Amino acid sequence: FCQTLLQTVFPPELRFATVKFFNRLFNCFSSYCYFDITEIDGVNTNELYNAVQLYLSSSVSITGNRLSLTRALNSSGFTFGLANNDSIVDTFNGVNVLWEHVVTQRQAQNFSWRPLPDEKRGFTLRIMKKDKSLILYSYLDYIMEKANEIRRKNQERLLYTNSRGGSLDSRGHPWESVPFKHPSTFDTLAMDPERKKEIMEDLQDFANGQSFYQKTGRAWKRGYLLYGPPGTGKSSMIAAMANHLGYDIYDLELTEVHNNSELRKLLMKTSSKSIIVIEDIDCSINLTNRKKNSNNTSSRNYYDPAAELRGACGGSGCGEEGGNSITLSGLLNFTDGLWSCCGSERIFVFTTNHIEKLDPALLRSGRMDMHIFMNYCSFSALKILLRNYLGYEEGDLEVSVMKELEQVIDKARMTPADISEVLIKSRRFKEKAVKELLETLKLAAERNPKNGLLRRTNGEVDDEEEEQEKRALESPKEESEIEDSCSKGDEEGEEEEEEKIK
Ligand SMILES: Nc1ncnc2c1ncn2[C@@H]1O[C@H](COP(=O)(O)OP(=O)(O)OP(=O)(O)O)[C@@H](O)[C@H]1O
Repeated sequence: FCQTLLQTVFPPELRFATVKFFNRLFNCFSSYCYFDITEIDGVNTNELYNAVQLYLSSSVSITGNRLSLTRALNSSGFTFGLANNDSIVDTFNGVNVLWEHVVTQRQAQNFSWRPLPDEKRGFTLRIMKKDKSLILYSYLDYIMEKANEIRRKNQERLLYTNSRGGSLDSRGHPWESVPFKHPSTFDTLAMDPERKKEIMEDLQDFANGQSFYQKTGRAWKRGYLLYGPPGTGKSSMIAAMANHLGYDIYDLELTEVHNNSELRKLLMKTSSKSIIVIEDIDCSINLTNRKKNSNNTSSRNYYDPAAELRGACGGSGCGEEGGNSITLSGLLNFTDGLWSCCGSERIFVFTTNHIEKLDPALLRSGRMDMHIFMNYCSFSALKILLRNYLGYEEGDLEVSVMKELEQVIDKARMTPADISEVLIKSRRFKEKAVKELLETLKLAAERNPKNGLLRRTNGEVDDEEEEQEKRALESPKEESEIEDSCSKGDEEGEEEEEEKIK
């Protein structure tokens, strides 16, 4: 009877209106404002909900009493979550905000194109009204950024390679991927600590440099050229870079790419926060063809970038000999041109064992931002290898042994890969391993015919590779080569090309 009476006196519409009225009244006098972030926004998943969940997972793991724990597919870690209808206080820029995880039962659905979960989940954010304009947007941006960071950290990184013959996979993707689990880090990488620090700082500056790149109008990308003899750690360096920044790696096999437009399409399908690697660039395609054209005399005696590109294309089509028609200009466009800016936060890494074989156009400053010479094992690098393989810290070995190692290491000109092999072989017997290493180094030093040629400047060994790079970068001969190469067979199209490039 009472229920019927209530229904008649207070019909649902009136009750709804009353609740709404009281809510408004309450809101007028309340000093808080509330924001609902539901899991599903209409029929789409709300990205902000997932971001908040991830963001809070970092703080609730410390403060919460009752937590939800999840491990996502392809994730390398557990994610803590706020339990249903639980709340937590977070602080941003000195302002306290309250998050509540609200979970309610969804009304039974009769028919739906897209079945929704039984539970309706969402977060409610409570902020003081006075702080709303002050922090809301910057707080939400901060949450999105943090969530992406956590997601990247938790997610397994991937190593991509372009499919054979440019074929597409079942999802129409030109890249195939496998989980990337290379254990190399900057800590395990044997190289001069100063240089290592410099590279790490450069990488960090790049990763944190979004506003800098925006402010200066530069594309958010960076290029590194790693060069040096085989086995000096170029691949290990790339792995260390990826592990340091948490980026995916795209290992581009240039011999599988047929032309410049295919190269461009591959670039378009790479994600941001990635390292695009072209290993052994000197072997991948014939990028020095234009030198063959240099027997032509040139009337020009100035450096002309337009002519350089023409020369790079080689008129007769660089690289065609290798079965594909990628040209140097195509490659430069890939790293440098307009297309290189699609997406953001990308690092290009080229490696080569023979820097002298590379075209000067690739080496000139501005193309590859940093040239990193991976040298034979130095004394400081050896100390890192001794720590990695035998667990010897600085001072663990006898001073006399260290002195002997220091004297012989530069003369031996052995790569870190060679030294690793010696250490791995007898790593269970540490002293024996060091003895063997010393003997091997002495033998290598005796046999090394280049020892007589070594010159020391400021305590550092001047290597011929460094000389080669200097020559490649500085020699005025290169410019004349560039000019020469441009003139061959291109005379008619020259003006037209210049017009285009202008
Ligand atoms: N600088 C280094 N620090 C630590 N380990 C190294 C270093 N250089 C080489 N190694 C060891 O030698 C192996 C081969 O090195 P890596 O493949 O990185 O050399 P690379 O210079 O890329 O050789 P390549 O030019 O032949 O590709 C690695 O697995 C690693 O164990």
